[in-house]
Amino acid sequence: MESHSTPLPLQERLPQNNNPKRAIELLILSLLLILLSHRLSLIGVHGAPWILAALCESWFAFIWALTVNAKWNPAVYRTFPENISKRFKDLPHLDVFVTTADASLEPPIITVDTVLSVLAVDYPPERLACYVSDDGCSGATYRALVEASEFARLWVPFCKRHGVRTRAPSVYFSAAEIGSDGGGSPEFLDEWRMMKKEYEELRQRIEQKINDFASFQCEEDAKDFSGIEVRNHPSIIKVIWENKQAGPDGIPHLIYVAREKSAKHPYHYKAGAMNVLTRVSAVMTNAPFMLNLDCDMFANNSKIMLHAMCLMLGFDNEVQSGFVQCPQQFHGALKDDPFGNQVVVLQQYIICGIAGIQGPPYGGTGCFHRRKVIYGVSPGHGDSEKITKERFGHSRELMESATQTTKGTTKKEVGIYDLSSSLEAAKIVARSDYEFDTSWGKEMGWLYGSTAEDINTGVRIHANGWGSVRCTPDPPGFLGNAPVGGPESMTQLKRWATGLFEIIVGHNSPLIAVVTKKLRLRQCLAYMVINLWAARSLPELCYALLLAYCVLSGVAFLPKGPMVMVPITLFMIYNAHTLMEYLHCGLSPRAWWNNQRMQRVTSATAWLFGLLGVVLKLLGISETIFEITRKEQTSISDEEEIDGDAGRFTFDSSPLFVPATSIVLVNLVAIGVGLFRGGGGEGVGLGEVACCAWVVLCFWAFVRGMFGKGRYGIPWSTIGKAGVLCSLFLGLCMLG
Ligand SMILES: O=c1ccn([C@@H]2O[C@H](COP(=O)(O)OP(=O)(O)O[C@H]3O[C@H](CO)[C@@H](O)[C@H](O)[C@H]3O)[C@@H](O)[C@H]2O)c(=O)[nH]1
Ligand SMILES: [Mn+2]
Repeated sequence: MESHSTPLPLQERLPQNNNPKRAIELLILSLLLILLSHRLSLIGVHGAPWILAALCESWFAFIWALTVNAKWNPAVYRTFPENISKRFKDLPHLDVFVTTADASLEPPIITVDTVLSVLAVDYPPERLACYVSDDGCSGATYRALVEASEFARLWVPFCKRHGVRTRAPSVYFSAAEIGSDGGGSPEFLDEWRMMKKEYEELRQRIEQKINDFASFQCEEDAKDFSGIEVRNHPSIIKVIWENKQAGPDGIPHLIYVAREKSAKHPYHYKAGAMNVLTRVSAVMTNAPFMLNLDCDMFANNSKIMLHAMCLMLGFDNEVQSGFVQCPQQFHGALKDDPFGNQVVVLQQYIICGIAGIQGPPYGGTGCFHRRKVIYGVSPGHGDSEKITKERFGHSRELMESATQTTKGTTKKEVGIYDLSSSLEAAKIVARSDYEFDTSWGKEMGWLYGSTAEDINTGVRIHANGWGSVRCTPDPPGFLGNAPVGGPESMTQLKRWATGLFEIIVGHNSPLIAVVTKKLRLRQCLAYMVINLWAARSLPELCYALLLAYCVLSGVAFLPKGPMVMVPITLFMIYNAHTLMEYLHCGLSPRAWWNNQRMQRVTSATAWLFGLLGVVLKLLGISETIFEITRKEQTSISDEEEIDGDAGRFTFDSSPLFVPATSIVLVNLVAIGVGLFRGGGGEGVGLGEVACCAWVVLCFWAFVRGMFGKGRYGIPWSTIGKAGVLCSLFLGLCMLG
């Protein structure tokens, strides 16, 4: 395929100088160790509270050491998409998978926008196919996609003709400037108005479909969807649009997949959906590369597929890019990240740092995979002898296509398929019992057993010896939705914490893979930074309570004499350092503060319950489940925009909020008692009281919540439970 003797570069690793950062991070580590050794030396004097403090501080030092390792040598790549067509006459085929699961939490118009943005990217249309998996098996979603495919016939040529940048129509038409992309000639403006009108009509039709199911029932496809039970139905696979046209003017295939569900077989949430999509696409188009998108993650850079291919094809050895991950970035996100879930700094420093070891973790959406990597092939191996019924299941078509994949030959190079002829084979591999007694979900495909199937699957790929690469073009490749609101954010963070911790205690643990497989040691340690989120909740909770305990029972918590400068310096340097990180990423001091306090809140709510979830699973008491995040069409609802409270923390009656409320109550009492005593007491000074005040400041959202109304208020039942816990704790302090 290569047509140049001295190949033009497709990618280049940019040198990074982060020595000053390394120095500060090591300094923080040293201060932690000094504090720790001081504690240990005085345990004899101060007894139990200092033993507990030393345990917590050892843990903090351990986590910080892991963090330093993860951030040590960041990797940033530049890509040269303009060179790719000069080097390769034919670009490889790419199958895109979009997953949706619930038409009410994930309104069809969101999925439609994502699909339209994919159909319109700058990539040869005859080499692209878009599969939508619908775990909600919703007629409304299906009909919306049918409507969308008709709109695509106008939209795709419009985007390509005018070089439109954002090809998700809702975003494009909500942009302030008319014609900012197309030059603004009168002809363009006419066309723009026409497109906008067509899109408004599409929106209306889609909204009607949701609200008015009856009108939809008389349509031809109605019989497939009427009376469907979401968890119990045969598979419905429909070729919504088949591209029969060679050349640049076609529109990519669009296929709808609602896999079979039955009460007898677990369906494994998104991981299950991805495995079905992998198999269905294998028997239909069998592209050697696939891209995975959540339904709310639209293509924001029309050349993103080319950027990713630069990283897939641009290394001397393919082992370096088993998968290519675009970072999660968000559209229309709230100012200053009030819920601390926009993860900009985490991406910039931790993930980018891990990218310099074995490669970034697989983070779910926005990731390109080599198909053979998903099939469990190790780098440098064809492994076609491993394509057996025992591993892949009984479909002959699937095994044939997998043989081609591992040998590196694509089914049909020209790219014109007869999709309908493969529908029967597709329905078979989408059956709910297809995976029974096969390797799907165990050694192959998306792995089961964790609600963070993405990280889990990524660990397995790294353990097989593959590397991965981060793809960070400007503008960003994909943008999605960050959840807004206390319960919504905490539900998502709880699922992640649960899923990440499940991985450590599961069969596919990085701790095992580092010994038995090809996972690198530093990569394993880097995984621990995120996989241990749930476990980090306990020491933090313990520390916050210990502080209050010391104040209440008049025991010293901070070192005395000149040694007190150690924790003070540590506190100042740590906060200044993290603040600098936020400023460097172009974020405000407010965003820094929001993230600092939200980390404490997350730890005492989502991470703690994540830990609990895994413990209950290990004890066999309950299974962990995947709770879907609600997606807003625009992140700020009108009502909130009016009262200006969009970033204010909201609550519900979930037990998630009890521990954090208790922490606030306990520390408020401690501050009261401490001030009343004038900081006096035996060992306690104003320093300890100031520490309690810092805790309360971090949990200020909860202090406000105690006085808030409606969803801004903590429910009385939660305050009551927290009050009981707080009294028990106070009783304990009196005993002590
Ligand atoms: O039974 C299910 C449940 C979920 N999904 C899809 O999975 C995706 C992610 O779900 P969402 O509720 O949006 O979770 P997020 O926390 O926003 O997702 C992140 O975290 C997940 C793992 O916890 C990954 O699967 C995602 O790719 C990653 O973006 C969505 O497209 C869902 O439609 C399914 O297809 N089937
Ligand atoms: Mn999401």
